[in-house]
Amino acid sequence: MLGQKFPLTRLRRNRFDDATRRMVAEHKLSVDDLIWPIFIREGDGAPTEVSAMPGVFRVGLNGLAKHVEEAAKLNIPALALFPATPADLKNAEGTEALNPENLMCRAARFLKKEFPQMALVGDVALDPYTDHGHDGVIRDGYVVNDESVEILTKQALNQAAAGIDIIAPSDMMDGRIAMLREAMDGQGLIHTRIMSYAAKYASAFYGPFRDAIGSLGALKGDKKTYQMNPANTDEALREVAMDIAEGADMVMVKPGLPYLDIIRRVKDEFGVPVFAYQVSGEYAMIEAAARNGWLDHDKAMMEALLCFKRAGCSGILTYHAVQAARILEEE
Ligand SMILES: NCc1[nH]cc(CCC(=O)O)c1CC(=O)O
Ligand SMILES: [Mg+2]
Repeated sequence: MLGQKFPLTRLRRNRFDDATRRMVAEHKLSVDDLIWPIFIREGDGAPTEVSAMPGVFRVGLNGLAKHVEEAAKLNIPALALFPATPADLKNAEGTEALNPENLMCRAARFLKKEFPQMALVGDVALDPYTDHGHDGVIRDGYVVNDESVEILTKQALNQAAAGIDIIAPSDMMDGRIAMLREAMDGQGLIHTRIMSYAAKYASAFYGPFRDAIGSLGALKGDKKTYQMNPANTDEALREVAMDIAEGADMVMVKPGLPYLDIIRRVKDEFGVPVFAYQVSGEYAMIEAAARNGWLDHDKAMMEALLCFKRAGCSGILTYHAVQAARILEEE
């Protein structure tokens, strides 16, 4: 008889209706999970759209209040700031990074005044400021570690002084978290948090971002001597362990979706707040497919973000933050 063999347990029962599906859902995306990266530009011109990131703009200080207003209203907790530096301010040493009046610092001071409840994340790396597009300084054809860390530490102090709440070193030099923490504490900046880009891979998915900040044409070579090999996972745990030991408050894995296994391993191993950066190329893929009518934009976007939660993320840096927050508010 069919009856006896038939399953007593039917997992489909818990999927029967929406109420039950909601009751048994293991993970949930909320607006608290969203960090919105924004691009800022010099001048009072109109916002310029990033060509491989439709819907993403570089915005001048004059347009910043309007640009950020909705994100603040939607209660997005944090913004990550990225400057598009004019070519004439770039040089081999990236000295503009240390200018207290640079675009990033002016934007931070302005945003802190206009939106005091919003946390500001400052990317620490020299690539927006170097004419060669690398994250550190080059000596004899090599991006040197220790000298770069000294400059990056000054860059971080410069950002913190301008009101950046969360310093996010994305340079992948060794030992930078320890030096940064010590330098900030030495200046009494004990509350300034560090979100370390701990496991950052040398990825093709950063292409549109480099266009956005104007380092695409500039970049000479690749970043494989400091960013991680996509083939590696044990190495990511060593990177994260080092950064936690050196004083990182939160760690990040980057890129996002192709690296969910890394997020899960880091979360299981360390139990610290882990963030993912759903990077420019991931945004571009969803937008391109949706604009071709090949994907349902909102469904694909919300599913991808939920999957970061399932993998163990405390939050996600995503260019879709505002669009996702709108949908979450309606739900
Ligand atoms: N160090 C700079 C930096 N910070 C964030 C990104 C990429 C973000 C994105 O692609 O959205 C990069 C690019 C890079 O390392 O070349
Ligand atoms: Mg490291």
